[in-house]
Amino acid sequence: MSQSAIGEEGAAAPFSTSTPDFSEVRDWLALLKPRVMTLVVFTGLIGMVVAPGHINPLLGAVAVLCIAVAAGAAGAINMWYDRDIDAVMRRTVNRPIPAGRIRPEEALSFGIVLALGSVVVMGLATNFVAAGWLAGSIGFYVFIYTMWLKRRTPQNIVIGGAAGAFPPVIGWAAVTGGVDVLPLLLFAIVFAWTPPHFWSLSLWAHSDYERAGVPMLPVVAGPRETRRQVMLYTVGLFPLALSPWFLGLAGPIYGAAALVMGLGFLWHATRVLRDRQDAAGRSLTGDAPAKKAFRFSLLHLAVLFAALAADRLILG
Ligand code: HEM
Ligand SMILES: CC(C)=CCC/C(C)=C/CC/C(C)=C/COP(=O)(O)OP(=O)(O)O
Repeated sequence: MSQSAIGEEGAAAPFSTSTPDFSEVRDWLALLKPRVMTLVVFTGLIGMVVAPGHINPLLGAVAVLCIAVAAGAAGAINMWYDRDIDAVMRRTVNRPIPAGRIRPEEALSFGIVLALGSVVVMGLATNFVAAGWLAGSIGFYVFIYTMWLKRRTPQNIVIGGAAGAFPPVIGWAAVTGGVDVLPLLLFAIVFAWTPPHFWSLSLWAHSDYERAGVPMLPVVAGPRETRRQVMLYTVGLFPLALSPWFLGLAGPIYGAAALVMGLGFLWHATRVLRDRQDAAGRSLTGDAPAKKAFRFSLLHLAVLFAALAADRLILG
């Protein structure tokens, strides 16, 4: 899909030059994809909490802020690049760029300044290993996922999803200046979690992607195959999520959470697989099980990471 589909014609909308009011501030904040960012930042924070060693609380807070700003910056650059497809998807048409409330080049500059600022501040506040990982995750989301894979292959989120899996590694590195087995396992867990998280959503959002010409799995391989893939990744995620406990890197609170939430996710994936469908695999229930699985995916990851921190904070 060509970037010229909306290009600069967003400028037709009345851009204000007066003092920013609250709705303008809201638009700039919306560029940062703040809702998605919450869980990304939470996993980064927990990466810091469970890392051995000590970080000055103020510097720790700055590091978490840098992860938030970097994720937001990557989101703003993503919205700049994707402004043509965002303009044709119902879910995204009202975003500030396609709706004409922020000029594309302003969003791009905003994203670049925040991205550079977050990396430099992370380097100064913690160390250059954490700053390097942070720069890598911004680059991964912008260049590998957004600009390369998203419009080319249904495996876009499998590979591109790695961008969202870096924050626990970044948090850990901010404290220790290095990497270890636990943060790498946390990376792997978020990595394996992303396909069932997103493909559950894509089962009911596929008409948007179809209209925009984005080759998401349900568009290319159909809903039946997507349901199968949701199941496959959820099955793979189950032992992976338990592995920090098996390996003695996490305690019983985490082990219990991984067991219960893993079984819960498997139950939801089974419901998705067995949803009443027509011959093509399209849902006859309005994709209710897929919507529930998507919502559960958010709870699953949040509980897993909260349990990991609880183990460290309560049991030591
Ligand atoms: C390439 C990987 C991913 C893709 C394509 C993806 C896609 C999406 C989409 C399309 C939504 C719908 C809602 C929206 O537009 O805001 C969403 C929601 C969400 N995602 Fe993801 N996601 C990915 C990875 C992640 C990761 C790694 C996390 C966190 C660790 C995450 C956390 C969330 C959260 C918290 C929401 C709910 C936002 C809300 O309340 O509206 N996502 N995701
Ligand atoms: C620390 C750091 C830089 C993290 C960045 C990684 C990050 C925010 C990952 C989440 C991935 C995400 C929001 C995908 C949305 O896909 P999309 O862009 O295709 O969704 P859309 O259709 O809603 O635009």
